[in-house]
Amino acid sequence: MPSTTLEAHSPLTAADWPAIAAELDSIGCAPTPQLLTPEQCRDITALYDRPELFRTTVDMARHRFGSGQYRYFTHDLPEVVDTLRRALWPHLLPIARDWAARLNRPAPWPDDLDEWLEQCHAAGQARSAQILLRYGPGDWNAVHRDVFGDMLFPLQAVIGLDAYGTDYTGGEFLLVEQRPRAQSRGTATPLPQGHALIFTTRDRPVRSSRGWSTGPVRHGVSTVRSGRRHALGLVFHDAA
Ligand SMILES: O=C(O)CCC(=O)C(=O)O
Ligand SMILES: [Fe+2]
Repeated sequence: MPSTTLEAHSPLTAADWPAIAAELDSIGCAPTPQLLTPEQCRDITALYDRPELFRTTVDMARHRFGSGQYRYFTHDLPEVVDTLRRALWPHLLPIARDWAARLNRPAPWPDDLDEWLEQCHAAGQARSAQILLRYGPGDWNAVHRDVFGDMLFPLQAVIGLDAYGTDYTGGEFLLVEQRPRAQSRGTATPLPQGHALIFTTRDRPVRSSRGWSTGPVRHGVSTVRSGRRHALGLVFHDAA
């Protein structure tokens, strides 16, 4: 797929990042413009059936993570996956740094993604955390956080690979945000095919009477009612 680099790159460069950052601030997740054609989405879905590309397969029911299956890619990522991840990094980095400043936290992330990943590896988080997920009717993903240790990048992306309402029904992406001394807030988002949805990995800054406090966030997927749903999950730290 030699043209993927350009196609994946330019919509991200042209995206309205201040608007995405504002939506992350108000809701905790925000979609990018379309990055992949339906055909490219199908090509990525087809990777699922090439076991040599993956280090581990997780049966979600067995671990009580929900129902369905996902596979962790090896570090030798397919070009399109690697390209998307690298293309997102420089756009997510300023948002992460801004959040860290608001929360008075360190912002240990260098400009160079490889340098950051080397730091993760040195700290014992050395395994690929990039996943391809497959859900069938009745499958779902329990609300969780993709935190694998102290090395954490606070934003991640999921790319919808099927058409909501056509290829599958149900299966909305879920965000649940705990509020201080109040009940949690839920947000359901159908993933648009070929778009990335950017969301908060662990917590995000929320305005409080004393300035900024942290809003703990979890994500998951509601029950798929019919059809098959695939998604590509991109995380910016590695797993333990
Ligand atoms: O299938 C989804 O939309 C969410 C998958 C997920 O948990 C992730 O990408 O981290
Ligand atoms: Fe996740």
